[in-house]
Amino acid sequence: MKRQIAILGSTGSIGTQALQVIKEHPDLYEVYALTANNQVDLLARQAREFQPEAVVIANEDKYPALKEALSDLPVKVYAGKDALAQIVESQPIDIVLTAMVGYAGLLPTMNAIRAGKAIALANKETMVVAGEIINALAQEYHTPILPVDSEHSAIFQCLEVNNPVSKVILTASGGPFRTYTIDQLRTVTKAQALHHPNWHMGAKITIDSASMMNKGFEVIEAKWLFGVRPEQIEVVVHPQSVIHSMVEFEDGAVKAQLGVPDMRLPIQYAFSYPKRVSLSGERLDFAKYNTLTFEKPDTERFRNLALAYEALHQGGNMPCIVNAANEVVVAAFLEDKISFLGMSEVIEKTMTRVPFIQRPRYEDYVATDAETRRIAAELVINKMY
Ligand SMILES: NC(=O)C1=CN([C@@H]2O[C@H](COP(=O)(O)OP(=O)(O)OC[C@H]3O[C@@H](n4cnc5c(N)ncnc54)[C@H](OP(=O)(O)O)[C@@H]3O)[C@@H](O)[C@H]2O)C=CC1
Ligand SMILES: CC(=O)[C@@H](O)[C@H](O)COP(=O)(O)O
Ligand SMILES: [Mn+2]
Repeated sequence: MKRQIAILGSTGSIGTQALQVIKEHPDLYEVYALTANNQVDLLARQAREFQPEAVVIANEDKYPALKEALSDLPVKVYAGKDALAQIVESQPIDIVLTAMVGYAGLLPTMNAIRAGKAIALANKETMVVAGEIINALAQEYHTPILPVDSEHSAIFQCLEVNNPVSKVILTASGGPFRTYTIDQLRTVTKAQALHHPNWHMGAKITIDSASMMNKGFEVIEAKWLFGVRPEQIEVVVHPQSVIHSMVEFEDGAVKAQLGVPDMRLPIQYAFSYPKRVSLSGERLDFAKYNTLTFEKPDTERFRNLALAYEALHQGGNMPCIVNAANEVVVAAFLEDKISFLGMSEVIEKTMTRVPFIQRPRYEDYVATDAETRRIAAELVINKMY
């Protein structure tokens, strides 16, 4: 039987690579549903090629254009956030790939788990915001959460059934500004920040990589995915992005997963788990990647990494606050409304202004997200950084 896959965010970097994986294995996988936010033309082209049962466009204003573009196909066309959150519940779906960006991924992921779907989790913000709820739901509904994020996939691939890890070691490229001084960081532009040294990704995660908030989020994601304590999560800067991450066991043995930087592998592994299947493309040539180097991360130049660790230690709704503030400042940075270093200042200030909740329920996360966005936007507008 072919695995039926729903891709939330099929028009993005992860979504399009997932479709390449599916195209390479038509005997194993079939697209059941595709969703996007705004990109009608690309979504329509994808629907024409992969013939899903349904497509959903989150932005309702785009519905007429999408409906018209697909009028000659039998595909069902829906629009709006509610439709997107509901489509994942469709009975035939086996796997939901959460490849949409940001907090918007939380509700559909919760619904998919409640409907018993396996989650191929790319949307790390879901785990950052509400990892405790996601884990509790996954346990209650017996659904696997399969990591797609390259570091977490690497760790997942290194785990041993009968041996607990003593430490997980997340590798970080260090981003385009790894060697910059604080003075240089004051004036970097979005064009520079959007130029990741090793990966071609969506704009939001690329800025997060440049500010190292991406690594901070991955630390929090690791806590929830692997049940490790903060002191068991280490970050090491590895500029080549060849070692995707490592685990250390109780006897000191360290296992690593290596490969050329190519997200199709972790995406495919989440689809094919526990099996491995063939994948086209470049293989790791040690003569080409002949120098692998490692450095300690610098949390003074990259404040966001320290802020994420702080949120991890505080727990409660603090990671949700950091995530929402980060979404606001990254959007502002991409519109040239805040400086690179200003982003961390706004996040730090927001962390002290939004009421802290030790044991949040889902409704608390919704309220925290909204309140944080209001406060962070105000700080940006009033240039309080
Ligand atoms: N790219 C990568 O290599 C990696 C990404 N990730 C994570 O995967 C997720 C996706 O990243 P990436 O593919 O780079 O992002 P992109 O920006 O490239 O794509 C985002 C996708 O989500 C859709 N989308 C955006 N906002 C909304 C919304 N509010 N509601 C519904 N759909 C929305 C977009 O639709 P439209 O195109 O129509 O705007 C698009 O399909 C992120 O959480 C990221 O952190 C993790 C590891 C690696
Ligand atoms: C491909 C992937 O998983 C990204 O999260 C990547 O790791 C970003 O690179 P940084 O290490 O620069 O954050
Ligand atoms: Mn990653």
